[in-house]
Amino acid sequence: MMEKLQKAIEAVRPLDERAMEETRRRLDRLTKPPGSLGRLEELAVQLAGIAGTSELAVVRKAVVVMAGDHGVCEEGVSAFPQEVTGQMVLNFLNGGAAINVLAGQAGADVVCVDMGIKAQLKDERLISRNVRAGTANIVRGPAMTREEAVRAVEAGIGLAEELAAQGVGVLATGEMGIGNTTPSSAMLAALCGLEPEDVVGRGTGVDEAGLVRKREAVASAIRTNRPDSEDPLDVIAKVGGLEIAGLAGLVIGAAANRLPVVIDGFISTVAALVACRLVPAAQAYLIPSHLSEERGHRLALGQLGLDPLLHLGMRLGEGTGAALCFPLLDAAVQVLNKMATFDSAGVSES
Ligand SMILES: Cc1cc2ncn([C@H]3O[C@H](COP(=O)(O)O)[C@@H](O)[C@H]3O)c2cc1C
Ligand SMILES: O=C(O)c1cccnc1
Repeated sequence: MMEKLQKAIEAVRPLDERAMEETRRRLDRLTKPPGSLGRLEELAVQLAGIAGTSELAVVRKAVVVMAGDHGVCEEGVSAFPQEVTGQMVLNFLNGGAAINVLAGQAGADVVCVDMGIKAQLKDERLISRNVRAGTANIVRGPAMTREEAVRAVEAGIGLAEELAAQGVGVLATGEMGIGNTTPSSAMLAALCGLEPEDVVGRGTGVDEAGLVRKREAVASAIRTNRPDSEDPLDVIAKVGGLEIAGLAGLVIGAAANRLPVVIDGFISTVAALVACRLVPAAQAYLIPSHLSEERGHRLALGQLGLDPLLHLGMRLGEGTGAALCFPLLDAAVQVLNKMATFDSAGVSES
């Protein structure tokens, strides 16, 4: 056990400094004041560092939407019933969800993965990596065993590997799991030693009483399970979720295969955080997308040193904020490839 995870951890390399320096030099020769394209220039540099070359191309994109169910739903922590998880997975497969529309706008594929939903969906379009039919209630005990946590993380690593082998050049994280803002908050609190008040938000839109129940659920999940903040797999197993574990694996797998990975909202960012606790070098492969309205997202991003590209007041998940950033990556690549230089255009330099 853990061989796949260990191998992936060892495969994550730092970014290529030479490719990044060459890209900075090229950007400064283009017909614009140095640095004037801001974050777009930083993106071009990061993409070059990841690709290991300043010769960048527009690449195939995929949003990986991982789904799982959560035993903690029985504590009344979501505004929606648990069966919505499986119902939304069907909606993804049929192309009717927000992520289908936004990924479509960006020309990206939506890859839907069952990491551990309760409903038994027989559909060949759904990738089944079901580790167990939902987590146990974290208020009462561990979400899953350590073995199950490792299996879920390794499934994510395997998927990143497969997508890379299929020629996908950039991944985005997405998730679906009614109740999953609660384990995400518990993981963030456990990993960073934060108070429930700072990390618990309204998720799908719980009322004041729901917010109180969520804080209490997070506090008692940590009290009951005592996750070890120094052991990311222990945090996943005790207070995590199957789709969150899968996404942590996807992030590690992306970095191990030198693919950039665009990180969506709160849940995805917590998955990225736990991935970077396992492999700090994976941080350089992350592209933050947007700042979610979910309380705690800003804190989670701060823990990773990430500054989100977009502020759209969104709080959906599914990978929607990440998909919206795909055109920005293409734009960064095309600036580098298509703009004239001061020399070629005969423009005077400062
Ligand atoms: C129809 C619907 C579509 C969604 N798509 C993403 N989420 C989002 O809401 C859930 C997390 O919020 P909470 O912890 O409050 O349950 C996750 O499934 C997340 O992806 C949705 C939620 C609903 C109801
Ligand atoms: O930030 C997110 O990803 C999010 C916020 C609320 C509900 N679901 C997801």
